[in-house]
Amino acid sequence: MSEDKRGLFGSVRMFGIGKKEQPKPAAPEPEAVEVETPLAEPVRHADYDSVALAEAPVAAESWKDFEILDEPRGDAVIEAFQAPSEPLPAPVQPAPTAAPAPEEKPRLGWLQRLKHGLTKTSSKLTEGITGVFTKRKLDDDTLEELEDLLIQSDLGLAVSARVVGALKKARYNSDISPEEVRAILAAEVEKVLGPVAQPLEIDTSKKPYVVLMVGVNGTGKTTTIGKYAKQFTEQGLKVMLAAGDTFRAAAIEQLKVWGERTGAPVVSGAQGADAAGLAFDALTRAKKEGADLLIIDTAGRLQNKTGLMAELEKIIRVIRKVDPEAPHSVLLTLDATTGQNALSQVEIFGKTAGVTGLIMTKLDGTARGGILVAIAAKHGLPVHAIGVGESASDLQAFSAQDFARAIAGVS
Ligand SMILES: Nc1nc2c(ncn2[C@@H]2O[C@H](COP(=O)(O)OP(=O)(O)OP(=O)(O)O)[C@@H](O)[C@H]2O)c(=O)[nH]1
Repeated sequence: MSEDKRGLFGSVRMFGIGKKEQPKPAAPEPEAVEVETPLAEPVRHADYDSVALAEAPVAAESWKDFEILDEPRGDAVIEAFQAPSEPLPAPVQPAPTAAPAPEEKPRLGWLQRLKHGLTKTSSKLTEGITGVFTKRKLDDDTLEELEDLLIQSDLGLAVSARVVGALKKARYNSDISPEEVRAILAAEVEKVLGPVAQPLEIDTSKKPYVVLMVGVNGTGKTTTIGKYAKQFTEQGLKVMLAAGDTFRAAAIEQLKVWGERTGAPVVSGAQGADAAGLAFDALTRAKKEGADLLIIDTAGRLQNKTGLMAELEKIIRVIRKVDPEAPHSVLLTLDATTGQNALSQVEIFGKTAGVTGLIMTKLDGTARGGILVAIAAKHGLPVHAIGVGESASDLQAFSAQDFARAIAGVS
């Protein structure tokens, strides 16, 4: 059980560049596989021949030529600004009696957004703990009630038992305030999360370091790629993106917009093109152009759709034709508003694609953060980052302490 994995708190840096390679748990051994389409020629997919490689900017100077826009976006392509052909009329002065325009609400900082997002979980726990422990001793009955409450909050059996055990050891048969219970809860959750709080490290000796982004539909893969592209480009890395979500035309466009924002070339193909072939082409090109980092997007898929999961395995097999060690990281995005299903996503994507790390997105929404604690305890997979908004800067380091305190409602 994962209790063995608990220990010192991990780093909370957002990301790092170094020579250290990410641990790769449970990745299936590369097998000698039959590839369904011949791969002898580097560029062999008619769909990409004329479209993809010509579209992405290739000049080395072009990496930095774009202004980075830090704002939320939808699926629309950025439109060029058209200068008006006639002079604009003089601006109309507002009438002196006009009501002042409402002030724009200042945007909350990321920690406030995280705390706000986790309110549902923290309120349930805070209210529940107050209900159980006000004017009551810490005895078997109160401990049992507390354990039920923790399990209902998605923390999982192991963590719930651990918290109850710690409380029993420290204060059995004595008076304890709800605040003290929450403090012990935060401390125990932090111990579980500490070891998994690890930034994504890019091993720059790999040229390129290949990251494959996987996950269920709409969990934030493409957005997270855009955020990482911004961060690593700003770190001075030569980043390339591959629009491997060939299923949705909008996803291809979405990634291209992120490419424009960050200056990262995007290798894309036609909608419906073979995703494995596209990944193969992108890696071939990234190698040729000396990219430091290639991030490959994939279409969203439900973990119980075996055909789609097999397609993911195929992408991995095919890119290993170019680099037997790739992908160096396989990142699974988890939507924080999902509850228990996230556990099965980690299990099945882990088995099929050899997930090496997690990113929990949408923690600024109505999140159910307890499940991340259960996942950490059960799987011990690194949590590289959290998404707290739709903007490029809304990918934050995962801090075990901040997360644990936010869940337990400890300020
Ligand atoms: N509030 C919030 N929204 C997010 C976050 N991350 C992603 N989103 C939004 O979630 C929606 C889906 O994100 P995508 O990046 O398109 O998700 P995807 O996994 O690539 O989607 P598919 O390609 O359909 O599988 C978009 O509207 C994003 O802007 C986040 O951290 N917070």
